[in-house]
Amino acid sequence: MDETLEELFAVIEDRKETLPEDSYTASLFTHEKGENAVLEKLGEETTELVLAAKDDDHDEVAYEAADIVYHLLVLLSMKGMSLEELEAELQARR
Ligand SMILES: N=c1c2ncn([C@@H]3O[C@H](COP(=O)(O)OP(=O)(O)OP(=O)(O)O)[C@@H](O)[C@H]3O)c2ncn1[C@@H]1O[C@H](COP(=O)(O)O)[C@@H](O)[C@H]1O
Repeated sequence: MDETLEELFAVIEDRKETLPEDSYTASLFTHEKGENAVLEKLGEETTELVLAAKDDDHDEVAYEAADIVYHLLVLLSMKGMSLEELEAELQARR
């Protein structure tokens, strides 16, 4: 899981740097309201996650959780944060 997150974060950082035209991630970094779009997505997906959990729909919970994790990592990158900062906070709680 750690490795998957690291790889995904590295891809996000790469898209931020190289801004390929066909990249959804790059579009979030180049769009004027990119940060608002990410925050809106996180809000929507959280609601969808809650509904999926209420339905006990495991596939849908996994799908919405993955959407949230992806957009959360994009947000960290937008804020110029590293994955280590999130890891340090989680470690501090152990
Ligand atoms: N994990 C993701 C990821 N999750 C979601 N999305 C995109 O986020 C957008 C919004 O997702 P939603 O599921 O909310 O969109 P939706 O289809 O309207 O669904 P609902 O709102 O109806 O649930 C869609 O365009 C998805 O393709 C993602 N886009 C990219 N990634 C990762 O980022 C990598 C780089 O992607 P590009 O930047 O596109 O090259 C990919 O290889 C993936 O690993």
